[in-house]
Amino acid sequence: MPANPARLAASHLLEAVLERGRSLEEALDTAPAMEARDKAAGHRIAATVLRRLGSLDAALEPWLRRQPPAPALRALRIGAAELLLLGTPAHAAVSAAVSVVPKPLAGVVNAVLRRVTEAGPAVLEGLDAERLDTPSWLWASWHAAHGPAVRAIARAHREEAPLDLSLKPGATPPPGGEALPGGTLRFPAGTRITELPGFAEGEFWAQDEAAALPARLLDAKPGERVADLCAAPGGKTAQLAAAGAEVVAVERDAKRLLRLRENLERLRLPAELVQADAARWQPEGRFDAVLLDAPCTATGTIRRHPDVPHLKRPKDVPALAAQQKALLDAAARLVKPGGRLVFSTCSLQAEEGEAHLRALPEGFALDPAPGAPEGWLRTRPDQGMDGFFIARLRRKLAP
Ligand SMILES: C[S@@+](CC[C@H](N)C(=O)[O-])C[C@H]1O[C@@H](n2cnc3c(N)ncnc32)[C@H](O)[C@@H]1O
Repeated sequence: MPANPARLAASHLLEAVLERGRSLEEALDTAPAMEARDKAAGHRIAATVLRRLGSLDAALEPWLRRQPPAPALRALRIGAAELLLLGTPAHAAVSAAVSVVPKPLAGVVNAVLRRVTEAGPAVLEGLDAERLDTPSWLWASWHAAHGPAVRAIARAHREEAPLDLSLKPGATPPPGGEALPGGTLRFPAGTRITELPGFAEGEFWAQDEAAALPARLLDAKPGERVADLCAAPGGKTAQLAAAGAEVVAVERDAKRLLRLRENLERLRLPAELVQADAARWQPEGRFDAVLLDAPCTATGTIRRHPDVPHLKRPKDVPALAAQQKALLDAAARLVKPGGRLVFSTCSLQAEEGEAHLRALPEGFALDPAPGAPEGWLRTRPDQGMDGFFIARLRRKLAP
């Protein structure tokens, strides 16, 4: 039987993430050529396996005497996800999973998946899915930072996030979306942005409700000179440019800068683009306002990127927190006296968020604003949006 292309794609994606430590996005970009429909189906299966890996492994465990070879384990996880979570008819799920393993492994995959079929989704009942599907170091860190909400956070990670849009001022909203209070327009998970009317005309861009908050808190005014540091792919640059500010967007990575350029071209929004390390960038003159959306572990975006828990390691947190502090101090040097600085990370880790409040750049203070009465904000996925930490600071006027 020829290998089923969607399951082959799923297996390729799982191998890339779990065995080679590559991101799902990168693995999708470099996947072997195949029909778009098969690639999309493979992506959906792989994403389900990554979201529910601990639960699926616990469900398979009673029928495995020892750890099977890697290709068989991938096929078993794919088959179990389809049988227990995705509602694929049993015959199709088992035969498709068997089709992607080398012949000598077909017997074990077939036998185990038949057992899983007999047991059915009931095998998942009674498992502590939230804990099983969350690496223990992340669970402990979220428990320390967010208390009992850790369970609701883990539960939120089971579902794919909706598609949130930010609209250009005056744009006609595409039909069918739910308008959220801040102006975000929400569509169900799985909605393809490119198929919504107005996409090609540059009327809107994808941006999670929480990701829209940092630029809103910066509150850029028409004609203000604003720097957007760590800018690609450019959701926040677009907001600042749409507000009428004169934006300089700084991004270190050439490929990502190109994506930022393409996004702004589609949106027909102006900004000066600079390829530079924001920690060393030395422009002429200071800015009315600076936005720093710093690189981070991205543990606030797991609903959108289910590979994140499998790729990040505890040591990444302090390394990124130190980078963020260096970038924050560099960003602070660019702000005029009396000017604003907004710092954000899409992380649930306190070290990448609340801990930075203990060492604000010299000469800066928290600057309360509508929507952030204490001068900073924390959002979490169990509130229906990505997990962000955002602080709004103001440079004191010289005495
Ligand atoms: C969280 S993403 C930014 C998302 C972006 N602000 C948006 O709203 O679309 C972080 C970005 O920072 C870039 N980056 C990381 N370190 C940097 C540095 N030292 N200088 C400039 N850009 C950097 C990364 O390449 C990445 O594109």
